[in-house]
Amino acid sequence: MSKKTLFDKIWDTHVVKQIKDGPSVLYIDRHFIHEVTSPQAFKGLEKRGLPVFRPQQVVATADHNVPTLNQELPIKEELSRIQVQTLKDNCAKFGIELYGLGHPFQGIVHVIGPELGVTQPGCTYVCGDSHTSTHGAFGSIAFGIGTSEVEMVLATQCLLQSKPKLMRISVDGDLGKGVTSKDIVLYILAQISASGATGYAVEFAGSAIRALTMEARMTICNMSIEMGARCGMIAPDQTTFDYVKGRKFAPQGADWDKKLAEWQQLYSDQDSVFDKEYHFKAEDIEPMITYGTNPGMGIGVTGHVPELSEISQRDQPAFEKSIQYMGLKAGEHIMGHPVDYVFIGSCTNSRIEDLRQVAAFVKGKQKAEGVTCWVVPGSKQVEAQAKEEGIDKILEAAGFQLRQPGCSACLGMNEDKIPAGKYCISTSNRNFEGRQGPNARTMLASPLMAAAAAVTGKVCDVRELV
Ligand SMILES: CC(C)[C@H](C(=O)O)[C@@H](O)C(=O)O
Ligand code: SF4
Repeated sequence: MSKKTLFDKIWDTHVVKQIKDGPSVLYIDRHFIHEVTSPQAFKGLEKRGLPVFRPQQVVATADHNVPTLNQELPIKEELSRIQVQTLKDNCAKFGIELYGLGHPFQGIVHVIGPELGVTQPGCTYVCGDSHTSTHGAFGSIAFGIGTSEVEMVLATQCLLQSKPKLMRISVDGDLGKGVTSKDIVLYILAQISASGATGYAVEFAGSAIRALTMEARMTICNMSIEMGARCGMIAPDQTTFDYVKGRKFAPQGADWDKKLAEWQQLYSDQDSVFDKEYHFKAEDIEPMITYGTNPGMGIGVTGHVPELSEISQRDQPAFEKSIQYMGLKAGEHIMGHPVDYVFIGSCTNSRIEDLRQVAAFVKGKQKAEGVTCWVVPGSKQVEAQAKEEGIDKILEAAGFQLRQPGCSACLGMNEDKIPAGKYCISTSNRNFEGRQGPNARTMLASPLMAAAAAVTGKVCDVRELV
């Protein structure tokens, strides 16, 4: 029998039809939708008089435009209000269950799928959202699609897709104290660049990846899109099965046993071939921070912004523009740089483990004066859990503000924006110009590094504080 990769195994069981010399018709198990990329798709269906083919396989939530304070009140911003209302109307019209504002399951689409047990190994997931790659942490094929494709999936539960090339990135060894999965992914990005995996489906493997919890694995797959990857994935194992078991939409009883037996076959066969492979050592990874305006522009916290001479001539103009935007100089050390805002949230790092880690770190400490600290849970369930565990009290005592769930300052589609010129250490996944607000300056880091910056008021090495 020929050797198959994890990707091949899932892909092959979902191809409905292979078009000669063209793409495949791929079956989609679950389709996530949110308010930003679904309105045009529904409009398209209406225009053609088509129903949603399998409404029970669509999961809807409102996340990008929702306020994170006073969610029970009508949304003030007109555009946001219209977006959220349109999603509500479309879901009602087309028979789709909506976890909208006020619903106990509402939250960032990539946080709620896993926590509800909708996300499972061996399945295909799409959403009109690039960070759909998050769900690949369960050993599934999950990727973002455009609005016209959202329409296609709503109408047919299928999608035309060409099979991507395959890459494996292995990280072996043990992570040091204060180094987390966010640092792993920022490190990989710094090594291979923000375009290093363009066009590939990436499987993350190796002992350092296998040692991670599910939530930590999600952080890595979440950012695989930032390397240009079509999707990211990790083979399911006992950690995965334990996480899924017992969740609301997880299989139960005999169904569970049957599924588990299938899931246990989901790994890349020994000697299966990848188009490209990378190997990294966990011991080489420091707590990371970005200095530029793409997620590949990251350095270890003890490092410095590259010198111009370290940058290829071709990339120098973009590099200079980028550090100018950030108000940094070539060769400058990043440690000690003042910070104005700390944002702990987004589909990269807003799950309960992230909040627990932050709370454990800040307990008994105080945020530095002049720093604004927002903690935005990824979902209502994370928020409820945080309150149950007293995390809210710990954060409030330290001067942090625990807000309500949503994408928030990750992209500032609601009121949560970082003012122009200000520095924000953010646990999100993108540091593009203007991402967190016009002329805001974003430095990406782990929740621990963000919390450390909050209490010291500057970029610091969290390893000295844990
Ligand atoms: C709004 C949405 C289309 C977008 C995406 O696709 O990623 C957003 O979630 C983001 O993170 O920039
Ligand atoms: S939290 Fe940020 S990255 Fe994630 S879906 Fe929302 S806007 Fe996109």
